[in-house]
Amino acid sequence: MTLAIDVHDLVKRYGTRTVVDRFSLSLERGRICGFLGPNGSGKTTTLRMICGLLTPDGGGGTCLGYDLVRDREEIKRQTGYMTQRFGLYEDLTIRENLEFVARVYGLDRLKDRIDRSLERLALTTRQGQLAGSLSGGWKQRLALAACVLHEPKLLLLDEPTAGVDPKARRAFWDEIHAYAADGITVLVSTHYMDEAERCHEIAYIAYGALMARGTAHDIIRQSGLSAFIASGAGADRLAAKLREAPGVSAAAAFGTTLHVCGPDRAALERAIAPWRGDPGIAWEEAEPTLEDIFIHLMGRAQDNAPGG
Ligand SMILES: Nc1ncnc2c1ncn2[C@@H]1O[C@H](COP(=O)(O)OP(=O)(O)OP(=O)(O)O)[C@@H](O)[C@H]1O
Repeated sequence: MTLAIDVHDLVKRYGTRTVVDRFSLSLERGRICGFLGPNGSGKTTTLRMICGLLTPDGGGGTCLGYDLVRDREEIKRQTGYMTQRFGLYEDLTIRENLEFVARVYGLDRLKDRIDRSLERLALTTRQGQLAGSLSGGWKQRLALAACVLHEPKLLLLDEPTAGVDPKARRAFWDEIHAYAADGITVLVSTHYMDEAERCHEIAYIAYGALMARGTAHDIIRQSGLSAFIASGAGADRLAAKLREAPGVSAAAAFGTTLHVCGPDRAALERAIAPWRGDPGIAWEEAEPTLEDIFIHLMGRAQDNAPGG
């Protein structure tokens, strides 16, 4: 079995609203897949269907070789799911939280598992500290320690580093890579582009539908977007004007430079033409960034959405 996740045409409806719309994903074992998409696009709902917590209204497939609907209990046993909100007890210590989780799941080798998990996530020296007194980064490490106690083969992490500082996020991602190197598969939702770039591959979803899939390099190459960077006096101040111009899907200032992109190179060149002759501004063609592409896809999905 090389595919850890192999799901096809998953559908989830709430009332008359389809929040996940024929979503398919295959992911090989030991890979880290970043799951990106705007707020409310269906990432959490999809993660919950994959780990057997929610029953799809359509479609199906396998997770760790088990049938998504028929074998939900086995899938749950072998999957670690880290929810968006810190779900541990703030008035228990780190160790007590892990003991509690281990008992709830009826795990054996309790002391051994907890010691190993504490050590692996560098929590040993803090084990007596109350969870409520931890900083955001350490809380997330504790949450990760709790969700790997039962030695899962698949980790589903829902925005695990939201609001965490860059150093702690980097350390958290080093752990994710260490788990993947041990053969654990990771599907992780995030809104951070630097994290998307740390994934082996990416799946981008909008309005419940998969819009882009592949490595960051593939997604950039296949995007069909053109981009230009302008630098020089006042270049950054052109963003507001260019954003409204036909052919421009995104224009944003980065420091003193301006980054502009669009799906049609000729239309984009027409949009920037009025400022190309300005001797104080230098223009150069650039590769679109992942963020450019996701903003473009979001706009396209909005245009196609019901009532969009
Ligand atoms: N139990 C529910 N009942 C009704 N609607 C729901 C329910 N759960 C989720 N939704 C709706 O489904 C849509 C998808 O939500 P979901 O939480 O899966 O998105 P998301 O991509 O994880 O968002 P975010 O990035 O903000 O976490 C949203 O519009 C949400 O309001």
